[in-house]
Amino acid sequence: MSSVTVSVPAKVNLQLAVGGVRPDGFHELVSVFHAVSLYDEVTVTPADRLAVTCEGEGVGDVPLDHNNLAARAAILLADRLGREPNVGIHIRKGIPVAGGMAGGSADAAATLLACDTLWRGDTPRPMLRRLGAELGSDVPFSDLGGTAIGTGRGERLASVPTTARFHWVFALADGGLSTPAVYGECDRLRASAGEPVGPPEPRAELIAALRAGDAHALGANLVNDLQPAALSLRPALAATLAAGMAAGAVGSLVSGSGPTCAFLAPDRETAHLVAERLTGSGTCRAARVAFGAVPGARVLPRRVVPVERENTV
Ligand SMILES: C[C@@](CO)(OP(=O)(O)O)[C@H](O)COP(=O)(O)OP(=O)(O)OC[C@H]1O[C@@H](n2ccc(N)nc2=O)[C@H](O)[C@@H]1O
Ligand SMILES: Nc1ncnc2c1ncn2[C@@H]1O[C@H](COP(=O)(O)OP(=O)(O)O)[C@@H](O)[C@H]1O
Repeated sequence: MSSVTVSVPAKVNLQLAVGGVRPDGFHELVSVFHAVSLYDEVTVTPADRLAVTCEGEGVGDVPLDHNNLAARAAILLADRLGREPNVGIHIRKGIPVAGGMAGGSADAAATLLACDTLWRGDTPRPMLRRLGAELGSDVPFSDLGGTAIGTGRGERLASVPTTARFHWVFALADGGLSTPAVYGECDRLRASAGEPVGPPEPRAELIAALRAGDAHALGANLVNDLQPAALSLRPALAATLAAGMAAGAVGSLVSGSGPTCAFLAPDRETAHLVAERLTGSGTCRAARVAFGAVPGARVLPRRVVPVERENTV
């Protein structure tokens, strides 16, 4: 086999309920993950040694050494399979970098699947997800896709089957936000407010809206406990959220740890209108239209490169 390409989606958290800090330093979560149609593509090719290359927007902020989550995924799987991680990993970024849409986790999940296919590891998908959880809390969901409730630190997943298609607009910001810094700011804000922190609970109205395919009800129930922290670190996001709602969205929230802002539209046409108005508002770097839920990581069929016919007379 010469190379394997895996396509993997971004995520938005429709609900991110953040509980207290656990002894291991992670927060107890209820996260309603939703996979959306912004994709990274990861191609792995046999090579003399492990190397990472990357193309697309924001690649200047993606490490190309062992800190890249895709490289760490290849090393972890190779170790489990008792072999050397000798592959070239090429990442085509379509997921905003450090945007709260799990781009690095997506690349880790994609690399696990791509390398396992290339190396004929035949590792069952639930086992790949367990390996993924060793790399990051969001990695198992990038493999699973669809809509799912994540508990624990976000890595224990239960799918929420839905049939409706939801239309989204994502307002991209200049520069990223660090996930640990946003969790830290959340703790700081809670401590200074003296708020008691209860156990995180799924919002029943949100799950019912998802099952009913009701965009208006879903929009009214989007909630992210990290949003005050993201707004505290990046106050300009308040204007972005207001601009998207004024443009016709039926719900909005900061995506995960931010700074990407997510807007739910009632239909596809309105999504395009909201994106156009957001772009014109000057409150974001760019806007992208997407839909959800979409499946998780999947191997793409091999591209057939047309061979030029020789002129044999
Ligand atoms: C906030 C979320 C929401 O889905 O994602 P992003 O929006 O950043 O993509 C996740 O919780 C991020 O998941 P992920 O990016 O995989 O985080 P990890 O590598 O596991 O952890 C990075 C750091 O985030 C903090 N962290 C993460 C998960 C969690 N349940 N509690 C935490 O406190 C810790 O400081 C940890 O050291
Ligand atoms: N393959 C990767 N793609 C993007 N970022 C990566 C990757 N591997 C490691 N990183 C690091 O992870 C950080 C968080 O990036 P990303 O996963 O895109 O955002 P978020 O955690 O906000 O969803 C980046 O700033 C970068 O330093």
